Amino acid sequence: MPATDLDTDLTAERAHLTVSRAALRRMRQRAEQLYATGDTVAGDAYTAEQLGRHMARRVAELADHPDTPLFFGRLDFGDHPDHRGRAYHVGRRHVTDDLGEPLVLDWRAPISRSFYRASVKDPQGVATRRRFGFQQGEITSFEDEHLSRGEELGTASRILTAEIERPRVGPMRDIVATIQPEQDELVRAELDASICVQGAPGTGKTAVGLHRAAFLLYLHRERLRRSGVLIVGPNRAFLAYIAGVLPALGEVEVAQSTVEDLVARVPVRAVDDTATATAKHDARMAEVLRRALYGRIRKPEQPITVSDGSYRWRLGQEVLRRVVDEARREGLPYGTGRERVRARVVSLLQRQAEARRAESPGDAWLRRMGRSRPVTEFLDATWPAVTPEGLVFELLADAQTLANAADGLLDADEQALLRWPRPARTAKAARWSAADAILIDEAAGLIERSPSFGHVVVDEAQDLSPMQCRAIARRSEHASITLLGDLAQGTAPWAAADWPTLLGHLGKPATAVVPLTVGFRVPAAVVAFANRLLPALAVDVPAARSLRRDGGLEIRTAAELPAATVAQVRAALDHEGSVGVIAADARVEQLRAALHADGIATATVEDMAGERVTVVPASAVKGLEYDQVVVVEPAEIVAAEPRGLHRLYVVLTRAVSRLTVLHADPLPAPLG
Ligand SMILES: Nc1ncnc2c1ncn2[C@@H]1O[C@H](COP(=O)(O)OP(=O)(O)OP(=O)(O)O)[C@@H](O)[C@H]1O
Repeated sequence: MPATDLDTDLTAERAHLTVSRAALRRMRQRAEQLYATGDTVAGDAYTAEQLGRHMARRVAELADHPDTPLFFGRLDFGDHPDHRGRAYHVGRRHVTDDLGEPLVLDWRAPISRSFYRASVKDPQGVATRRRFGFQQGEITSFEDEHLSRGEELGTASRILTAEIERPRVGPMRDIVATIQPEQDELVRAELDASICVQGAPGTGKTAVGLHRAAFLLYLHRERLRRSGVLIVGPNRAFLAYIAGVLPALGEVEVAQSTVEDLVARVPVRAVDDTATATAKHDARMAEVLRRALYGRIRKPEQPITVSDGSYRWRLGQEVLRRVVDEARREGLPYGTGRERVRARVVSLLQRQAEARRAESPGDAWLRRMGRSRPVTEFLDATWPAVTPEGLVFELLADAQTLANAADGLLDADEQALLRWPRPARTAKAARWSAADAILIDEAAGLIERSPSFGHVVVDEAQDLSPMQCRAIARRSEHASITLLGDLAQGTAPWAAADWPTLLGHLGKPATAVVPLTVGFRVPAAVVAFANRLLPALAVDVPAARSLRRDGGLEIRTAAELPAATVAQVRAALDHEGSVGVIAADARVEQLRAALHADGIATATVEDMAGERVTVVPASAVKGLEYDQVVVVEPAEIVAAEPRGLHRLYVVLTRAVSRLTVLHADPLPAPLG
């Protein structure tokens, strides 16, 4: 295109951006006015509240972020049955002019799909795809692909490359402008489709999960608002890191939680050793708990007699046995089963009363009989009420209860691991561990059914234990799930060896496993270095290729690690972007102190705002990334935990542009 045309086009596009921004402002003003007058137009308090919530969300959705472009692409349709000759700008949300004509289409709208998927082979009616380059929210360039003339850039796009190589600052950003076709296919999968994504580090798994949540909320807003969307992440630092992505996409109502917070019914005040924790996280514990619970049910041993003040009613032992047996056979949650028995007993009493009086007793009578002492005593004897905490407490505190429930499932050594050496006197006084909290959640799920979300996204899923999977399964019983992970990054003692087993525990055994193999984070040289560890990790994962040819790797020996770290960080600060210093947990304080002594301020993973340098314990670095990474003493990271090599693999794959490895001890064998 001649330069003058280019200039004219750029001017026209900038004008379109100005017009679109002004239109968005007016949309927001209208929403704010509606929000302000909502109380007066709503008929009642409930409607006013609903309307208020809706409008508040709408106002939040319409916020313009001056640094993020309102649109990032444009589609010019050629020969298309519905859009022949039309052009659309594609952006983060719909913007319409005062007549309702679209100025910008939401990236999730059906037509926008072609922006991500059209190719020379399958142009989908698109003649030209345009991508915009931005700086501080202003258009600085654009790049056209004339698909109708056989031009296609794919991953050679200059704008895509610039976006991928842009220095990272602070929390994670959205990738709407540059979602790749293989990612888009996952993002736009149907709501009822569960998917499991196996992807090497930096292939965009987290990005895909978050964009999928935003996509599903757009397409199924009402349905999902009622049931909710849940994102499960490995720790709070990770959740803080991703917290801004969905709001930037206009989605402000998504629950984000760790598994620990999801099951936090009791305060966690104790730590199990690895062997005990592993035993508690084992899938067999579900059956042990089920047996312990249902083992409390007793056969009725005597008849019951209930008086209503005028008459005495009697139910024989045989009848009662049948009632209990039938309720058991129905397979209801335990608590519901108990209430079912109560209801059956009352209805038998009611039938006797009807036969004698030739009229049906009223509701008050039925309630009184249901709560009467003989009925309650009968229930307590045959189907006793139990709390989740009470059930787990008895199992861990009482050797006989455990032996009965675990018979044939856990051997004596395993039972010994589970038993508390010095049990508390009551469940209330118990000092629960994180693994106990999972058992309590399992017990709660056996007693009452938990409500299901509409869709659940689980990140770093390779680290879920069977019992954690079950906790998620209970919350996604009527939902589809998006499972994201990498078997090579499994660091938990119970980390998955394959996906089908994990999917079985999640109650979605038929879910397809889809690989992502193009890496957007880690430079090729760093990937090649980290991949030397793969053969030692004993997992079968497809190899990934990095899109990044830039970046670098440096391996240095240093006798004085703190001083060498300070020097490396100083050098890194001469470049743009964030700096992450990653070391074994036990070394973190020493490095932080050395940096502070040299006048370098540092952030923590929980609070990334402000400082460019973060010192990160290896145990907390999963899912995070930094432009420049300094890894200190790999051998120490490996030695710190049983799956230390997997941890090192995670640590080495956090760098966006440069990785420096500092070591005094020899490097772990596969790297040496
Ligand atoms: N299509 C894309 N365009 C631009 N950047 C992308 C794209 N896909 C991923 N990225 C970027 O690559 C980086 C890695 O993405 P992400 O964290 O989602 O990967 P991951 O597979 O979850 O990695 P890990 O396994 O290490 O947790 C992020 O900075 C993300 O924004």
